[in-house]
Amino acid sequence: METFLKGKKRKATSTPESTRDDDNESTDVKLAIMASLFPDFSQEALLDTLLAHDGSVEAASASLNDRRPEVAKKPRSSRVVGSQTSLKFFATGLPVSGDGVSPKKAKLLSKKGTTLHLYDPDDIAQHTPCSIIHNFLPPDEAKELLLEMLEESKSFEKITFKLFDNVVSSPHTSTFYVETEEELNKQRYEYFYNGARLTDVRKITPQLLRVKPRVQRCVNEEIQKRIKTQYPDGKKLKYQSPDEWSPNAAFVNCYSGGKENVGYHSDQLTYLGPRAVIGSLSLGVAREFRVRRILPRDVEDSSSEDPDAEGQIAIHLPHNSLLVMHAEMQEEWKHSIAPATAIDPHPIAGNRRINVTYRDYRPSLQPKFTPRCNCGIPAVLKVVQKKKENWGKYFWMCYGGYVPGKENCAFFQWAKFDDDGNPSWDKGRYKKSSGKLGVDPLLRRGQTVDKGTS
Ligand SMILES: O=C(O)CCC(=O)C(=O)O
Ligand SMILES: [Fe+2]
Repeated sequence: METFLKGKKRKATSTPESTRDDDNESTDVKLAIMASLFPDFSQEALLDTLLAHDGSVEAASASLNDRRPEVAKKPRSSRVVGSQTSLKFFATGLPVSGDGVSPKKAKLLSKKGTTLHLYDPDDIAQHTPCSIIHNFLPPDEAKELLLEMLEESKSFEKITFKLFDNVVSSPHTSTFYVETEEELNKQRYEYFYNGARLTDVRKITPQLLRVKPRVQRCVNEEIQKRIKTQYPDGKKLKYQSPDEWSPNAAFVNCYSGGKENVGYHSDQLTYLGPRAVIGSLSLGVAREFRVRRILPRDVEDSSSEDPDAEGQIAIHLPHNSLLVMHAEMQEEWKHSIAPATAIDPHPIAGNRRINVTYRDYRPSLQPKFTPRCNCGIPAVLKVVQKKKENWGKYFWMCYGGYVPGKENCAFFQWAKFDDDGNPSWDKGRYKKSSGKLGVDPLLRRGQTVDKGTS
């Protein structure tokens, strides 16, 4: 959702965030601009060119315009079916991370410049921040949802936004669904995404609603499984909500043909809160979902600037698969849907892929409660991802610079959450002393999984 609903503002001023903010997104955002300007080029070719021009989008664009035929001929590494014979090549015998947050049992490291292809649900759960359930819905239910979304997607649009001085558009189409009339009005008139209101918000459809309880039940089970098997001491992560995951919105993406894609990004946490979980259902053409860890670095150390420093992991998303993006995903990893040179047409969807992301919007993070910047619009919630200094700290900042014709202001404010991810203004729940009393939030959680209808 947010590659094209997010990005890095210009770093022109001496605003607090320009000194404190992590600087990690510039390469991704530049890549996103490049991908939008040069949809025919592979991500690899675009990255090569950017690096060769010291990160200057302008110089890289000029060079690509000159060299278009030559660079476009370079083979793309992204295929629907990745070629990899063995996982041994990636085995390191070392844990991926020593931070105690990401899967502690992971023993594979995708190496710089390589793509590790994973298909098996156990491998995916162990080596990525996701879990996957194949053949998730009864086939008829999947088909009906697909048919409904294919019809809906005829009127989906590309999201247009401003980055630097360019107005660019997302390389796929999407729209947003909520459940009630009240939510619809709030989304239309109160919520902001990258400093602008969404132009297309719709009432949830019958099939999206029908599938929801099944997604809810499964995601909650997966969360519990993950906590028990992957997190330190079998406890939920700090800032992760102890409440049942209860989706109340669905963001739906449509990728028409292999060229449509979404660049590397993390989803916006503004309305989902810290350590958000997302249930992502794939229908139609199978595509490659890529993830890569964001490596924190010292301020003075530029050696890990390369966004591909640890390589990437490709998870294959066939028709009717549910991918759960777990609580560590948005803060510590980035994800993308890679362009594909060849796709296997789906008998119903043809060359199209539909992706439904069910999301749990938190009532306490409605824009009427969150800080506003000096532009008068709700600020965006972000986390320091790359700089070791302040790593993992949340902050609010202005996103005005993403609205065509508008500059962003210097607004910056550290965000305060308790250990359960409740914002400081949520007086009923926010616990100042949380974490010090040794109360295990899981004990309060109990069996919260949906008893559901299906
Ligand atoms: O299409 C997908 O599977 C991912 C979409 C996505 O990343 C998003 O909507 O934020
Ligand atoms: Fe996303």
